[in-house]
Amino acid sequence: MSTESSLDSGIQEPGKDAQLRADALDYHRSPTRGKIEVVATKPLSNQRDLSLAYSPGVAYACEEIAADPAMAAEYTSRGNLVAVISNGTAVLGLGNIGPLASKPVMEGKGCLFKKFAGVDVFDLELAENDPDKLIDAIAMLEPTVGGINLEDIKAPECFYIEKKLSERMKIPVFHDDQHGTAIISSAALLNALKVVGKDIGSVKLAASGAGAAAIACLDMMVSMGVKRENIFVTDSKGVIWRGREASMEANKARFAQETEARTLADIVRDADVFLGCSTAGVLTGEMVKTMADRPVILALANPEPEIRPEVAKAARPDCIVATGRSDYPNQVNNVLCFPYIFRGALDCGATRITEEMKLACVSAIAELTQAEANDAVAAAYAGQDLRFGPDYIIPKPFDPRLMAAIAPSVAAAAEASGVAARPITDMDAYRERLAAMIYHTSFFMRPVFAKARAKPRRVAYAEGFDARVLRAVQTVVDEGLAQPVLIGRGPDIEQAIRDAGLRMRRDADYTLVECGDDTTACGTRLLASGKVDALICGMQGSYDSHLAHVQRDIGLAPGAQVMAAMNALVLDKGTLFITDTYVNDQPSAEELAAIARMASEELRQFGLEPKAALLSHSIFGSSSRPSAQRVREAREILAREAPGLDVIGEVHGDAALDENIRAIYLPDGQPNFEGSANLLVMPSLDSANILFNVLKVSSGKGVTVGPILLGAAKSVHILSPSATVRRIVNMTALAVADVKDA
Ligand SMILES: NC(=O)C1=CN([C@@H]2O[C@H](COP(=O)(O)OP(=O)(O)OC[C@H]3O[C@@H](n4cnc5c(N)ncnc54)[C@H](OP(=O)(O)O)[C@@H]3O)[C@@H](O)[C@H]2O)C=CC1
Ligand SMILES: CC(=O)C(=O)O
Ligand SMILES: [Mg+2]
Repeated sequence: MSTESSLDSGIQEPGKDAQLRADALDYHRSPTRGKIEVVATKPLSNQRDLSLAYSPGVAYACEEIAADPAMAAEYTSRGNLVAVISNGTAVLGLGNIGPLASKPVMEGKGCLFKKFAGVDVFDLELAENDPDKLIDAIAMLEPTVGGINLEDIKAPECFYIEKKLSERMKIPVFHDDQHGTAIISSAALLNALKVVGKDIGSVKLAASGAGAAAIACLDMMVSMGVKRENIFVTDSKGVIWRGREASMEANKARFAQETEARTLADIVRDADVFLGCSTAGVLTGEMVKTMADRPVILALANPEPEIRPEVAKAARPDCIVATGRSDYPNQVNNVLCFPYIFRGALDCGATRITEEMKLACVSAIAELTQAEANDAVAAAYAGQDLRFGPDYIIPKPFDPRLMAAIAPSVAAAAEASGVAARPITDMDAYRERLAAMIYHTSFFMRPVFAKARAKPRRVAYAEGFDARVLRAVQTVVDEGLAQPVLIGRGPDIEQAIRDAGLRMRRDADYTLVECGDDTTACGTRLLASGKVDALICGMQGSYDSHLAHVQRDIGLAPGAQVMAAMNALVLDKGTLFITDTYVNDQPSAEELAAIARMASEELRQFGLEPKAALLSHSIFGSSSRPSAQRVREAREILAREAPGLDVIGEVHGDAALDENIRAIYLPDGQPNFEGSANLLVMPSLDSANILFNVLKVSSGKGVTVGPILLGAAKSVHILSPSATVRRIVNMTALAVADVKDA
């Protein structure tokens, strides 16, 4: 079967999947090719840096490691570096598509390691099918990395390869498809059985697949209490029964049953649990109908499960279904495990992954699902019912608590099982460090999206004919973020939708408002009259021309002194908000204070606690020039009028971001906060706009959001002609989140 036909085999909504395919290819191709890059973490800009980083300075680091190998964790990045290795023999459910074609998956695993747990990855796709040669090649990497994550290597070779490598290497070796899947599916099973009130010791389990994932899942489920005699397994040849001769290697033989059953339909009858780690569509609705009461179906094949949830539910409304996919409830996928088990293992210098560490992972994941959703999670998934139950037997992949829940448990279990070379001495401090790490990176837009999804509003797009706007609106429709209203000439918009190959339909998915010329004026009138709740404009023409309409038709919010613009940049070290990037030339002290207050309020939309810095060429009174005095005065106003706000000033840019630099200048009694500022209030329009654009380009890949218009009476944002589709989607979500109920 070709890759394409295997992918197509389960497609149920051709239009949607064709769009997803186009979007996925575009995601992989642009703006840069692939999904990862290597970034230097140290400055290397002058002769001195060169002599530290390279010869002669580097030799000192080499000597230290030669004298004590443990020093490699101090002087190199090895301690945070994992090799994701595949030979491409069992890539997702696509089969043996080879190492080169497996690379997008391995790069993807690298992204997840980095984004979810801050772990660096080299993805290594090796053209080698001989297990012993593969073992030799991988074992040679021990000086390079702190851990080995084997991926998509087919059974039965994978069992031998992992065993031999674990014996040979003094770093954690983990076959993700085996143990990651086993951990997460065991946690899901424990929780699902709790929901349906069944005893693990008496359930009948029918499995489809007897490869890497299935065998490891079954082994772990046996260790959790499922009785071996209650487990029935099929592979591509049918039921694994005692006496069968074909394809009966040891790992399968362990699960062979004395039985007359020969097909999946035979073993599924009366089963309480179905475990699928095989291939698309093998479980039918008819089979599900024959299962026991309240059956639990873990259909984990990727990208297309053994059965789609809607088919299973139609057959048996009382079932609990989980798949490996992110577009259904109950995503049972090893992404919930591998980033965090390695985080814990690397942080304590584990020399291998023990059974205790795996079981600690299972408990942490199972318990986290049952814990009350805290504010951060509720905000991240607003509108979704996150109460433990049939549609929530496993945490969501974007649950920001995962790392702090799993990694410390893994590290503690590593220490208890005697494999932690560098045990964690202060667990509370470790948990806090992990939590801080996670809130800096991937979770930036989630609270905003969740809020938008919970209450999608009518958002008008002044440039309803622009191809980028239309692509963004398609995503907005698909993700249920807003009810779009497109402004422009109807025939032009409809032609542009056809040209872009989009699926959205007039009146069903979007409303059209006919407008010939000044579409922003039309938009602001719609907004002022309450016919829409929010407006996005600015894709064409100057910022000021759009602002003039907003100022005339919408005006200031009650209590606001000025309008101002803010841009956000999500950088590796955290998110920075910069203001005022577009509106006020030289804000007065009162205006600066007002801008700082409005901007701080807006940061809370992102679930962030604002830490504002009023920036200047002066630091804590070092200059008496008028511009420094103006900024100092703004801080005094804030101290009087908003005493609860964390604000420092006036400060240099470096001191705003680095508390050590700040400490050098800090006079006694000067208000201060810990760590880095996340809101930079700039003294002038030029400085704000220049700083933002320079950072945006020099950081290369930072996500940017904005310009966010502050101070208007209604929710309106004026974008710039360089806005990307992604920015428009983000700004739509923010515009919806910003709508205030009358
Ligand atoms: N959700 C998740 O987190 C994960 C999901 N998976 C998914 O699990 C599946 C298997 O992966 P993996 O174990 O690594 O791959 P393997 O190649 O090691 O195993 C595949 C297994 O599926 C069996 N199989 C193939 N076709 C059928 C069929 N028609 N009926 C019954 N069994 C069949 C094979 O049988 P035979 O032994 O006879 O060849 C083999 O036992 C993939 O779809 C993968 O995407 C994997 C890891 C994680
Ligand atoms: C999720 C995963 O690792 C797989 O499907 O192979
Ligand atoms: Mg895999």
